[in-house]
Amino acid sequence: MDHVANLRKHFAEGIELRTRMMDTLAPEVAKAGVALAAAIKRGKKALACGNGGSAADSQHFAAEMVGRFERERPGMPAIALTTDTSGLTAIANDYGYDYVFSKGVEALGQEGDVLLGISTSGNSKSVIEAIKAAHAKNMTVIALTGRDGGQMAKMLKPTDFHLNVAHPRTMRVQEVHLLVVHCLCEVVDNELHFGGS
Ligand SMILES: O=C(CO)[C@@H](O)[C@H](O)[C@H](O)[C@H](O)COP(=O)(O)O
Ligand SMILES: [Zn+2]
Repeated sequence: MDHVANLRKHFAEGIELRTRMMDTLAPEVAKAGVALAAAIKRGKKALACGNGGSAADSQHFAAEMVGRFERERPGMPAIALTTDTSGLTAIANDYGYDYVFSKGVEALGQEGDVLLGISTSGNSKSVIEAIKAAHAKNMTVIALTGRDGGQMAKMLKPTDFHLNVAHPRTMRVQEVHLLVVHCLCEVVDNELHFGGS
């Protein structure tokens, strides 16, 4: 197999997707980032969840919020609901895997907080239950989805934010999700004026 020719197709597909998403997604990410920053300014926090690669994205987001992104600044309150193996295994064992994140939202979420729910299919039950729990707490949801947005697209409120990467391949969607996570951090830093324009 010609690996290089094959891999060049991945690069090209990624470039095509980013170029295609730039016009449609950047304005929506900007709006979601402004809302996230406004919540932080009001003393609220962000919770994040997702499965597999999206669990990694949730942790990446929380790490950059709590630690820092590109600039020195105070830490921002954000928690990835994907990291506590004792809690996750107990909830999965006692209630079922679908509730691993919703129990965390019920326990930690407060009115006005933001839930970043990440799923490339938009159909992961655990993320869907987390969104239901967030709505029950009057939290704002930022849904990061792929393909056609799946079930998550249908359950969002007008006050939520749907950031959809319309592509059929999970890995391509994930690659843009990470870009979106970084863009959200960038908007938060700029909105809170940590040395930005
Ligand atoms: O990273 C990958 C594939 O690139 C996988 O780990 C992937 O995240 C897992 O299959 C997830 O369970 C997929 O869930 P979702 O994105 O549809 O919610
Ligand atoms: Zn992956």
